[in-house]
Amino acid sequence: MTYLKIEKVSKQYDEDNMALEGFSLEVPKGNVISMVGESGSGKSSLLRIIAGLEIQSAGLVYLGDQKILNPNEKLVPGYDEIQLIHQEYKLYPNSTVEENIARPLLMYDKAYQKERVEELLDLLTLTAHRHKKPRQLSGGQQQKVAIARALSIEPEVLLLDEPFSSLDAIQKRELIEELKQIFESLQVTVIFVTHDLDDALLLTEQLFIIHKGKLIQQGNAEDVFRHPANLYVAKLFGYLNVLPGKENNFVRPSDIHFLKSGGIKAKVQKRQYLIHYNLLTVQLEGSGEIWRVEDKEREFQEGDTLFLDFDEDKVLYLEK
Ligand SMILES: Nc1ncnc2c1ncn2[C@@H]1O[C@H](COP(=O)(O)OP(=O)(O)OP(=O)(O)O)[C@@H](O)[C@H]1O
Repeated sequence: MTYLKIEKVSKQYDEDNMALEGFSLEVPKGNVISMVGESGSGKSSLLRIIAGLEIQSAGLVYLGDQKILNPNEKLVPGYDEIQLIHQEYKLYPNSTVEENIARPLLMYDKAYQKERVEELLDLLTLTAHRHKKPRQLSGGQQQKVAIARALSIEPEVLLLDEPFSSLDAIQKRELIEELKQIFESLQVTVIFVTHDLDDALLLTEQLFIIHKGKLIQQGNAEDVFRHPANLYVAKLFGYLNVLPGKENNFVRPSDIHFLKSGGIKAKVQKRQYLIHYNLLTVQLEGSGEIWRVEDKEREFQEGDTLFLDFDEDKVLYLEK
């Protein structure tokens, strides 16, 4: 069942700046999706329009049967059901963790407030920090408080706008993995917006790729990886090697394997030690083309001669 529906939404800030163009998207209830796109592709504008915080130039947003009204149509912009969280989560600096989480619940009765705060402290493993002020917490813990606060009024939809950008890599990975489980258990509908495909994939395999204000591809990670819609999408997954003499044909470094002899002869120019493999920069004999290949066994050194091969079905035909 379609739950959150974005119908041909456009946003034009000024004459030559089309932030979103005929953008349509449907997210079933309880789904967690990642929206990936480079800076300026329109991600934040889209989330603000979904949340009813920005006036679209055209198009409609629905949550179930309810049409989302924009600030022109609604006296108090925004909806309790749709919570937007971004990098600059503004916690109340002089309130404790539990007071911050309880803040949106002030209209509810005391017993419910208390019960809900306990639930969220537990869910986000913040109980030990309940009496601390935000400045006494790490960036990741502060972001968890912001998320707990957004979850306090049991929203239907959570919109995450690059919320982890200020965290270091380890903090980020741990927090995303923790949130993944929490979102699954709550059955909340989530749109996670990021420019970083690795972060996107940590949370969910359901990918939506946005480029220059348009949705250019959607699908599960493996499909998008194997059948990217264009060169832009393919490059989100990493470097591409051009086949000599065939400028629209590419092969990924991870799809190249080594032979004892035969195949494509190449010489190692550079070797970089990366976490899962050595990345080799090689020059192909004959064409002089520069390729990157993954040496998972960490066998080869600069100056070595290699014999490379790949399966035809791994070749990507991509227009610019
Ligand atoms: N309030 C505004 N006034 C004018 N132009 C804007 C405004 N907000 C965004 N834009 C422009 O709209 C386009 C899309 O911006 P948006 O912030 O939605 O993209 P984004 O993908 O979220 O980028 P980032 O990741 O850098 O935040 C950009 O060209 C941006 O300069």
